[in-house]
Amino acid sequence: MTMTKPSASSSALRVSRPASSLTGRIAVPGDKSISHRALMFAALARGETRIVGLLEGEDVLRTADAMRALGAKISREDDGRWHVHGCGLGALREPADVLDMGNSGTAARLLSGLLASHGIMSVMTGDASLRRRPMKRVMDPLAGTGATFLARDGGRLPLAIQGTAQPAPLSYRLPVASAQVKSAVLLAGLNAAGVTQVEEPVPTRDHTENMLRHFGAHVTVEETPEGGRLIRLEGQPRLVARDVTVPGDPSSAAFVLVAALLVPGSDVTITNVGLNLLRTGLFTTLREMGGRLDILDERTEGGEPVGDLHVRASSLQAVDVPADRAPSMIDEYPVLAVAAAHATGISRLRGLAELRVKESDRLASTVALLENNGVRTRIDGDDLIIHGTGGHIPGGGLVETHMDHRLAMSASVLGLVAEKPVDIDDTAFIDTSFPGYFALMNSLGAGFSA
Ligand SMILES: O=C(O)C1=C[C@@H](OP(=O)(O)O)[C@@H](O)[C@H](O)C1
Ligand SMILES: C=C(OP(=O)(O)O)C(=O)O
Repeated sequence: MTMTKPSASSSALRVSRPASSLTGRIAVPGDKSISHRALMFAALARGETRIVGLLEGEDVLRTADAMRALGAKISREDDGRWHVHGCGLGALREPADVLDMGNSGTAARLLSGLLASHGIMSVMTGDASLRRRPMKRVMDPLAGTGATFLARDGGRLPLAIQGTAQPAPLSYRLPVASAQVKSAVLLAGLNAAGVTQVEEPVPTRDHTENMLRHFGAHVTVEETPEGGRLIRLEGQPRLVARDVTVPGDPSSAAFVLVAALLVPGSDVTITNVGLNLLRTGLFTTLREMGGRLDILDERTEGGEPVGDLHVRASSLQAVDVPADRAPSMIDEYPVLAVAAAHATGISRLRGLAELRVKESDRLASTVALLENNGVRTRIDGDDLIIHGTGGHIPGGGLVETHMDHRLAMSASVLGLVAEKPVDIDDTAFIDTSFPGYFALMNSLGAGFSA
């Protein structure tokens, strides 16, 4: 089938059904969460860290720029390896200019913890999407270090931080399940004398804990009686340069995976995907829906579990996803919603309040994505209810992506299986997390014209 772009804008795209099934073996880019952390921790360590498989998406490149502005020496070799010469904990230099974190909540939140706990003055900003997102969730706990914050509009970027060279160690119970807030508090604890403690009511991704240990910090994790976790970090560790291998990002694999489940006849293997149990809620959910998804050659690489995902086209049934699964698949809901729209029956995805504060209000934008393409969808409290079409998504609508990469990729998957072409207003933000997305999908047979 033909695919044409709907407007003069180079990042708008019209997507139709592909001529054939999706087949082949591919690898997705490196994990975004692990990539941000690798650059930050390497910048705090003494010596040279080499990073293999770093995600070269816009979000992570912003973190690299910020760590350079704070004194680390960071370079990329022609073979794709990154080298970081750290400046040492407590030795970050005052940045000469505003730090622009682009579209990245992770970069802005994690960096706040470092900026608050060093005796430097800094100002952080971001793009229009990031400037709408809440920063009070990190400012409130971090104020306990003795740092001062001045932000716009009740806690939005731009944000000025006067950090302290002698931060007090924090003890904090997370009011929301957020790995970003947990990490901001732990990172502030690195330069504090004494033990920093964070309690999370529901476990969230633990890449900070794992990687801090890898760089030499002493971190302990205890299960709480309520099913949460208590994390303790001993302050002022000797962080030493350690090589890092970044696994493929399960949150990026999600788009390939759902496309392969839905496009008839597909058979795709995605190699070297990160399988940290706090990231794999989508895989569990798709299997519950009847998705044919096998994990092959499970192994450990760079301290994280990885494996190859083998996925074959499947006919999916509706699902009821419990709220406590949300942290393990928080970025995957828009594309899960596309799978639920294609499935048979009514799905309920529970406990999604956090989606309102992502790159877009993902509850509202996911409803619009489906409704504009003929799929009955509604919000009930913090739950998303999707009336599956039994494989007959009408399509024919325009999707507004609101500077949100995950919305753009979810819309592209919808277009591959809808009856009429789907128009996407702007696909440019896909580069924040998944550079090369269209080329990779086209190598499987997707036929995108981008
Ligand atoms: O810590 C991280 O690397 C991330 C945590 C999540 O955000 P929250 O912690 O705000 O839920 C997730 O949405 C984001 O893409 C990456
Ligand atoms: C929410 C996301 O990222 P961030 O918070 O880092 O902008 C995401 O990648 O879906």
